[in-house]
Amino acid sequence: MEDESYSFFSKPFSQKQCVGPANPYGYGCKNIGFNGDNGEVEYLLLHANPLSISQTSKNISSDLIMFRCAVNEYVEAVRELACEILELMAQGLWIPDTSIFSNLIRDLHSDSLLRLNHYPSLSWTPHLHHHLVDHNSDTSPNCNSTLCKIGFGEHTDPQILTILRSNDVAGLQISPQHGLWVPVSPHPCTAFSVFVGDTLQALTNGRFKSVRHRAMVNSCKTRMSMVYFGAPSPNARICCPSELVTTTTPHKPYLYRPFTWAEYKKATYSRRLGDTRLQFFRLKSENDETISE
Ligand SMILES: O=C(O)CCC(=O)C(=O)O
Ligand SMILES: [Fe+2]
Repeated sequence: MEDESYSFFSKPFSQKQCVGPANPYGYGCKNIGFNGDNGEVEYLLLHANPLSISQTSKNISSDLIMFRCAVNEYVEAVRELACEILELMAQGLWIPDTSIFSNLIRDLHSDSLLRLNHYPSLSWTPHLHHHLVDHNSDTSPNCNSTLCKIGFGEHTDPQILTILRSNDVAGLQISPQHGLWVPVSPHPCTAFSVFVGDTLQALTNGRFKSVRHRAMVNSCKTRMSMVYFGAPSPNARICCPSELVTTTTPHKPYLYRPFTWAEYKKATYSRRLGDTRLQFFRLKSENDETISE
């Protein structure tokens, strides 16, 4: 999959553009979403459904079958990994039906995605870089792993679970608390990064939190990430299992109103990348007037 991604991104811009604009699927350069967000990134966004992959891949690779097989096999493998993790999470929450979350992404109509992100090094493509300087980060002249521009701005992933793999170039950062950014070291041979998405936060009644993250551009090395977003089907009803709610002490009320994935996705697409959308689905309780996610 990684080889196929590299060969796609190394094509001339005009050829890549034939697979764009990402609307929302296809090739995108700098623009992320429809509301003015941008970064130093080019990407290929694919629906994880095999039929949709074969449609999009017609324009992607000269060796169409290789590309399609690589995507299908990769998606299948990371979906299984995501399901296993979700089943362990349900088990950890003492939910008797341990496949309650994984069934949502195993659904035939699951809206899961695969996103291939390519962050060209700053030295490589000077014409690509003329905006969004992050003043909080290291801007020292030392080229060695200097991260000084935003590749993918801060956000939480809206889906259920994200499985991310990158090459050996640093850039991913998470924000466990406001204003604090912690680098996530890449371990391409052994490790995937796993993110809880907003929908899983709602499904677990806030027990698992979707963490804010962003990707910085490395000044001298090209970075690539392959990101699987496990999502439910559009009509799936997102509501936490009753086991996670108690009306007696300790009082754990429902935190979010039920919603469908289609509804949440619409809310996501209509807002900026960095917006906190889950707060609009939160139920108010008497002792909870000021709400923050
Ligand atoms: O490329 C990365 O490391 C992060 C990308 C990301 O957060 C995303 O595609 O949602
Ligand atoms: Fe993300």
